Amino acid sequence: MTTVTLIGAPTDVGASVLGASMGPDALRIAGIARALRGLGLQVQDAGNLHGPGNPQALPQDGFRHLDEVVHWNRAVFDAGAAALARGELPLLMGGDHCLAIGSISAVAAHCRARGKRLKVLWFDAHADANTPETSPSGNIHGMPVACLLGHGPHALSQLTGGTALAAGEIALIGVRSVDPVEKRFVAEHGIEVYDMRTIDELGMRAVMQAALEGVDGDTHLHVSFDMDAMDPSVAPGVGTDVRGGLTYRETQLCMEMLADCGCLASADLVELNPALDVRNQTAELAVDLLESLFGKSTLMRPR
Ligand SMILES: NC(=[NH2+])NCCC[C@H](N)C(=O)O
Ligand SMILES: [Mn+2]
Ligand SMILES: [Mn+2]
Repeated sequence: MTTVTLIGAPTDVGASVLGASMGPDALRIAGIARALRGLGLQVQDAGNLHGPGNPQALPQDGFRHLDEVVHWNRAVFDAGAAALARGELPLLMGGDHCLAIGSISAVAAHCRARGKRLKVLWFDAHADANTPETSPSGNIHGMPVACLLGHGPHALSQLTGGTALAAGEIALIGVRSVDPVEKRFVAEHGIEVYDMRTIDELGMRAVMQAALEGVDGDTHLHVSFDMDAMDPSVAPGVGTDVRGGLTYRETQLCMEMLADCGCLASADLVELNPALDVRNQTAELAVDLLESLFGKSTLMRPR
């Protein structure tokens, strides 16, 4: 049986809105471990990683808090790599989305060493594909996709001594806020993007079928879920909300289709901001979605 290892990374150093640092505890209070155990999974909570606080500094050379972001990502990388090496399924509880540089770099290194195919599904309102040259904010949580593809500060884009991902290994889903130069980055790299218009036009089922094409038993599937992918009316507890997001039903369908494919091997749940939440509802929603991702279904379904 798979052991799910919960890794808390209580930091918001990659963001300018404070509060995502409280994400791991909000997920614990919403009963994340109990919910997953209820599905028959083995769950261990590895506790919280440690790292520097948020200096709330102004951008320098196009980014803010690079040293702190590198420190946190090294810790996330080490914890993720150790869990994968033990044959566990690491579930990163963020924290802001800059932490996916560490978690996905660990996954990529793990896959390279084993000759495994890798697919990352990145659920987000944003493309997170800025570089220090193009970022309007200097916030590194707007840069992880570019870093993972080898662009951006060396300490992050080469966290493990090489580029983590090839453009064909990632697909973005739920996107609706892309900065002008990010648009060019996404187009030039030929990144697979299912923006909200595509989801409106094709429907979520067709979008997920396309995103999962070629994902099979030999594929390591990583889900990086930014809570702001969802519509702020159902998920208010996020720092960079954008209207017109995924509905509750659309997101449930995604999670159920991901569970059906049976390839999930690691995940991030990031950008949950309890300081902006209403009675912990966004954390409870996250736990609800994670249950579906890990196989909860309404009926017994033939496989
Ligand atoms: N992970 C996130 N919530 N990212 C928001 C990024 C917003 C904007 N594109 C920026 O670069 O600042
Ligand atoms: Mn994001
Ligand atoms: Mn986002």
